[in-house]
Formats: sequence, structure tokens, C-alpha cells
Amino acid sequence: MTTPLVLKLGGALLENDTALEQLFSALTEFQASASRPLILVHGGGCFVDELLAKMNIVSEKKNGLRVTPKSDIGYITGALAGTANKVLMAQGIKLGVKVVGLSLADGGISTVTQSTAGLGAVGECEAGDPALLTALLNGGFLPIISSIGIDAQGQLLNVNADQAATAICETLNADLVMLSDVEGILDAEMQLIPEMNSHYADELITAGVINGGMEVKVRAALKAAASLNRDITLASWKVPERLVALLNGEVEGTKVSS
Ligand SMILES: Nc1ncnc2c1ncn2[C@@H]1O[C@H](COP(=O)(O)OP(=O)(O)O)[C@@H](O)[C@H]1O
Ligand SMILES: CC(=O)N[C@@H](CCC(=O)OP(=O)(O)O)C(=O)O
Repeated sequence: MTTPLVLKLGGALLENDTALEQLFSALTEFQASASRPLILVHGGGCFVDELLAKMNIVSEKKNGLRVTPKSDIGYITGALAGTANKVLMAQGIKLGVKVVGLSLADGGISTVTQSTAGLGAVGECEAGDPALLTALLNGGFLPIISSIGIDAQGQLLNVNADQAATAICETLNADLVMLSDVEGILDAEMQLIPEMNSHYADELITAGVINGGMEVKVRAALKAAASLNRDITLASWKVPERLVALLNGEVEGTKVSS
């Protein structure tokens, strides 16, 4: 099999039907021309925020990760493995793509354990068994994977979707492109940083220039870059006419290397 490509989708993209339609049409164009196995891993923090707000639940993040009381994990599972996953499947189905909706727990594609950082039902994930994904890719299916995991004790866990994408990338020894609301990592003057490595990232995190969700994303990208010995791309979904070129490896956004 040629090297698969894992594409992580996050941010407001999931709530933007026009942008999703443009993205899926770029994906079908890419698949037709590149004939390369493609896997989507998605977030949906925006759906979680909305649902919890409707339930009058105040949600807090620590260092970019959502504190997840056990009493909230059912709602969060519904928003991520339910709404977000099915919204993405719907876009694929409209274009005749053979989509399969999964979570990190399906077929052991990732091993998830509860975080010890005192965040409640939050999971940390590692590479798992590639068998299910390989079978689906060989069958011409497009796996769409949410970041809900289940640990060995059967607990549902909320995993950050950038970390989930990293684990799936490691499961398949794949390339990784992460699409977000920003064009890449920005410096203190809000200018795009084209290349990032671990030393520079540590410096910018210490200085507070990289924070919140981007800190989690950069650390996840650095981990994948080191374990797979390949560059990871962080880019924006907001320039649809550039998406096919981006998926074909043309330089966009920030390139993260170990
Ligand atoms: N140095 C930085 N460069 C770019 N974005 C940053 C930076 N530091 C913090 N951020 C924030 O991180 C966000 C991206 O992280 P996040 O919202 O978790 O993305 P996603 O939901 O796509 O995974 C940006 O929208 C921005 O608000
Ligand atoms: C533990 C943790 O922070 N989980 C995230 C999972 C969703 C996510 O990562 O969504 P985006 O990629 O759209 O930000 C959350 O609850 O928001």
C-alpha cells in the first residue's frame, strides 16, 4: 500500500456546511488523482461547547484540554462520536464516497488510557492495531474517526483530536496534515511561521506565544514527527482552492519537524 494520508479536521470547519462541501469535493478530487489511502480524524470541540452550554454546564480547559467530569462524558460522546462524526459522513455520502464512521475504540485502532493529569474522563492515546483500517482502506472505504476512546476498564474517555490523529498516523505509519482555523503557527506579530522544530516550539510555548489548543496541536505534531521521522503539516481549511495542492504535498502553513 502507498503511504496513507491522515487528515485531521478541527475547529469551526465542522459547523460550516459550505466549507465542508468544498473540502469533500477536494478530497474526492485528491483520491481520484492520487489514488492514495485517506483517513479522516476529526474534532468537534465547537459541538461540545454548544451542547454543554445548552445543558447549562460550564466547561473549562486546562492547557488546551477539556476538563471532563464523568457526568459530562455521555454528552461529549454524543457531540463527537455522534453529531460531528455523522455530519462529516453526510458530506461524504452526498458525493457518493463509501464512508465508515469510527471512534478510537473500534477494532483497537488506538490504545487509550485515562490521563493522570486530574482532568477527569480524559484519555491519552497510543498507536493500536492497524488491521481494521487496513481492511477498510483495501475495500475502498473512507474511515472517519472521532476522538472518543474506551479504556481497558470500559470507561468512555474524551481524547483531544490532534492527539487522536497522531495515534492513528502512528498506527498506519502515515503522513499527517492537520487542518484548523488558522493558517499555521503564528509568531508574536501574528505572522505565519513556515517551519517549526522542538527547540523553537519550547521557546514559543515558554514565552506564551503558542498556547491553548495550539500548544496541544504542536506537541502532538512534534511527537508524530519524531516517532515517524517525517514532517507534519499544519494548515488552514479556509482556502478551498489550495486544498488539493496541499494534500498533494505542496508547501502550505507550518511544517513541523522533530
Ligand atoms: N501561536 C499560535 N499560532 C496560531 N494559533 C494559536 C497560537 N497560540 C494559540 N493559538 C490558538 O490555537 C487555536 C488552534 O487550536 P484549536 O482551537 O485547538 O484548533 P482545532 O480546534 O482546529 O484543533 C487557534 O485558533 C488560536 O486561537
Ligand atoms: C480532551 C479534549 O480536550 N477533547 C476535545 C475533543 C474535541 C477536539 O479536540 O476538537 P477540536 O479538534 O475541534 O478542537 C474537546 O473536548 O474539545
